[in-house]
Amino acid sequence: MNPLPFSPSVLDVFLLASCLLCFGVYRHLRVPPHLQHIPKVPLLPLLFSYFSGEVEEQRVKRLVLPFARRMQTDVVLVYCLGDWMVQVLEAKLGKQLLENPNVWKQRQSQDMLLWRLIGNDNVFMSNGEMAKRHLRVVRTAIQQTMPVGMFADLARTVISLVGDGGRVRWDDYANRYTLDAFGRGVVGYDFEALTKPLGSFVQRYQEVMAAIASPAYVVLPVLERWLPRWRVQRMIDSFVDDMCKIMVEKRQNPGNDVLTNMFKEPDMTEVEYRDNCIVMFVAGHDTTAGAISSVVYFLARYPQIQAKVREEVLAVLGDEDPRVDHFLRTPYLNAVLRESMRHNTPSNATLPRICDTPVQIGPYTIPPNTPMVLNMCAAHHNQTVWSSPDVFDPQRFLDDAEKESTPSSWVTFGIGPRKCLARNFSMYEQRVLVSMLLREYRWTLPDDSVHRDYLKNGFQAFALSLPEDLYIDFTRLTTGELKGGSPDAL
Ligand code: HEM
Repeated sequence: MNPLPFSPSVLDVFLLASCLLCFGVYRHLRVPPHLQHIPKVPLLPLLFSYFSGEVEEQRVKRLVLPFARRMQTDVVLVYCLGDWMVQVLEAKLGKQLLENPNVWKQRQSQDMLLWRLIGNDNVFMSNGEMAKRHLRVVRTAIQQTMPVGMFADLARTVISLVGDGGRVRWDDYANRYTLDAFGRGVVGYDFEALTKPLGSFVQRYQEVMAAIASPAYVVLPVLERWLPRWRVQRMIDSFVDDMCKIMVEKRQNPGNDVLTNMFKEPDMTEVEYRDNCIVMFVAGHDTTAGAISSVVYFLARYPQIQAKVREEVLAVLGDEDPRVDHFLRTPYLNAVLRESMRHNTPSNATLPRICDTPVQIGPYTIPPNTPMVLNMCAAHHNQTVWSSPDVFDPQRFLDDAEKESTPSSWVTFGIGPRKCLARNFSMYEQRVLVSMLLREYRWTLPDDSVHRDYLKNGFQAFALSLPEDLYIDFTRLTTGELKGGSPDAL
């Protein structure tokens, strides 16, 4: 007997299911009433951007900043990572957010595979007392390790690979240099990424990151629950196992690296050591590789700037091995690196912050439990702060007029107590390689480069700006050029 007073047809069931689905999607995507006072970046173009795989930096320049300019605001609401999130687009307001002692890092759902890879028991994800303990151990260990000599060794290997010059896929070299720098400097292990590019650890890491970065899963992390990607999860677990094996080896063979220094602290568990190694890998490798790719690109694109920075490097370093004190006397090189990381900000946004009381950011009161981030890419391209932000101009860090505002407006490494604790490590990694390249080569972009008009980044799991398919033509300097001739006039 039919318990219903009518017999639903297949069409009825389909319509009902569609209505329920539409209602569910509407409820998920609509702006919650308590956030409606904050200007909202229109949803449809955002969704279109996410599903088409547009990179964060392009989305910021094409959608977020123009919208903010129209609304005359530096605080906007953006649908991101499956949630409505407050994005702060200016450094001073970012300071208000990130230096507020009541604000902490939002715990991330382990649904999203990137967070599963990184784990929770580390300096990056923790808060309160646990964060203080991790910060103390990791910061001290990094500060005790400034392997400028090792960076120079690796730079020499890069130079031997580039040889007498020719066309090189530079983003690949930058990746392999930073992998080896992380391996030897942080976990004291030689991945041999430069000399043996098909080494299993390196390949596995790249495969893991590529697999994690599927646009649909980045936009809707809840898909991991509905359509779990078992294969990717197994790849992550096997990568984490490899990291554990490296740690076991390191315990038996201590060296001069961050992990050995961390082991001096008896205060951590094995899981905490492991998660800290992985987080340093994820936080430090791609970001620095992206920065190194970008600076070489900008110097290729602007030969006069390349010539000027080479002149400074030759005058200060001569043919000596790079040392920390050399770089106290290279203001133009430092400005070039800063400008490059402003223009193509390696890490576009901070981890979301949250608070259980209302937070004031500029004119807006943000209700409790709302995720909030500083969008560093937007802060670096904000016209209210930077003159001609789309122009590559290292001089802005040296000229008095703009220099006034640059220290606090340049937020590549974040702001406040949770600012990047390895920023010096990364800066020396970049300075050493770039200065040694400048002493050996001049370089240009190929005429048919896909980056001819602007630097194109690849799609990433977490708002990173990493140039892709970046080919560069290197030419070895002649003795005359090294003695002060003008290579770029050739
Ligand atoms: C150009 C290179 C780098 C950039 C642009 C960068 C950027 C950042 C930013 C913006 C933050 C703050 C995130 C937030 O507030 O949510 C951060 C934190 C962090 N970075 Fe870096 N980073 C770089 C290199 C490195 C390197 C080489 C390492 C490790 C070897 C590293 C390890 C960390 C760690 C552990 C944190 C967490 C600090 C904390 O939570 O207190 N970073 N980084």
